Amino acid sequence: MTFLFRDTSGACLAPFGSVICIGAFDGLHRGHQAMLARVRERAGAMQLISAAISFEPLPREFFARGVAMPRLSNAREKIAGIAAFGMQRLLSLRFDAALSAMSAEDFVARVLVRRLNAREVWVGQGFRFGHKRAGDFALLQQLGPRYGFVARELETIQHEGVRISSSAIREALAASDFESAARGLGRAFSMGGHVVRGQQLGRTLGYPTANLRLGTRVAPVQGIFAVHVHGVTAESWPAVASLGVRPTVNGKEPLLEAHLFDFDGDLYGRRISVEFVAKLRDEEKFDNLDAMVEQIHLDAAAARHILNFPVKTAEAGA
Ligand SMILES: Cc1cc2nc3c(=O)[nH]c(=O)nc-3n(C[C@H](O)[C@H](O)[C@H](O)COP(=O)(O)O)c2cc1C
Ligand SMILES: Nc1ncnc2c1ncn2[C@@H]1O[C@H](COP(=O)(O)OP(=O)(O)OP(=O)(O)O)[C@@H](O)[C@H]1O
Repeated sequence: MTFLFRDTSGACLAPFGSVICIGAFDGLHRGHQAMLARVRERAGAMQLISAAISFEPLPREFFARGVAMPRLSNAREKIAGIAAFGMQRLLSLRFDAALSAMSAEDFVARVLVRRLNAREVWVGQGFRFGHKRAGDFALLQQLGPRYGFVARELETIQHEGVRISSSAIREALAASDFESAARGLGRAFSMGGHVVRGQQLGRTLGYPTANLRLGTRVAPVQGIFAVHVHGVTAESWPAVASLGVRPTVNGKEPLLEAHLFDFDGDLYGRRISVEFVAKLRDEEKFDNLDAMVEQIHLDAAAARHILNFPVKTAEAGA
């Protein structure tokens, strides 16, 4: 059971002491997973509370001041993921002007010590925190004895000699390198949500789609893709998907739309997740719907080929 809190001040959340990790945790990649597993293991062995401290918005989003920054997971997915790793406390701090102005020493005293009664604090190599990123592992080591905690550094989790990080995974996705992203994440990159009603134009074009709203979230990928859709049946379902604003039909809001091959059913309201397999092309503004549908035929054929899901012929069906 995870208890979620948002504030730096308030009652102590672990009166008998805690083992803590700190970070942005965007995407919960293999480095994050190793960190959470270590904290859970140490807390279990020491009979203390396991806790993660994270931030919403992500610090990089706050500092971007309104410029949209892509992220791997939305807040809901991140929180659910950290909870699934068995953290007993999750301090998802509001990253605002006040928090960004808090000195590293204050962060230690107020959050790690007063709020969470830290006994062990885990960070990765090179981790920085506090105003102007002035706090580091050395500072934690220096302050630990005063406050009764031990600073611990996690070994760096790498793939082929390269440190796994959220930024590297976002870059891999921007370059449509889904294999490299999946190696870092420890699973395929996917985006989930509830299926909402679209303009119902797709079915008249011959390509009905299950639509997911992205809300304020900025996706780390854009364009037309071969995908697998999860959450429809026990097996994943092959599909062709578009993630963009649909300039041809004067769309504004970004949508993730998936056309499931040979599927006939109602998906409204259902929670699905779309696993990206390969990028086919960038989104385009077509002069008319016929031109777009012609291109979608080609997209569908390309996706079927990539996903090894050929069109069923009359003979095969007979
Ligand atoms: C495989 C695929 C490719 C698409 N490519 C484009 C595109 O390049 N440009 C565009 O404006 N819309 C594109 N769309 C989005 C369509 O405009 C959208 O599906 C259509 O307007 C139906 O919308 P509806 O689901 O709201 O009815 C694509 C959709 C699919 C399924
Ligand atoms: N590959 C890794 N090996 C070990 N520890 C890691 C690794 N990646 C992140 N960590 C640690 O996990 C915690 C959370 O990581 P955080 O999300 O802040 O960094 P990140 O994944 O490197 O992201 P970014 O690329 O945005 O800096 C931090 O303490 C960080 O140092």
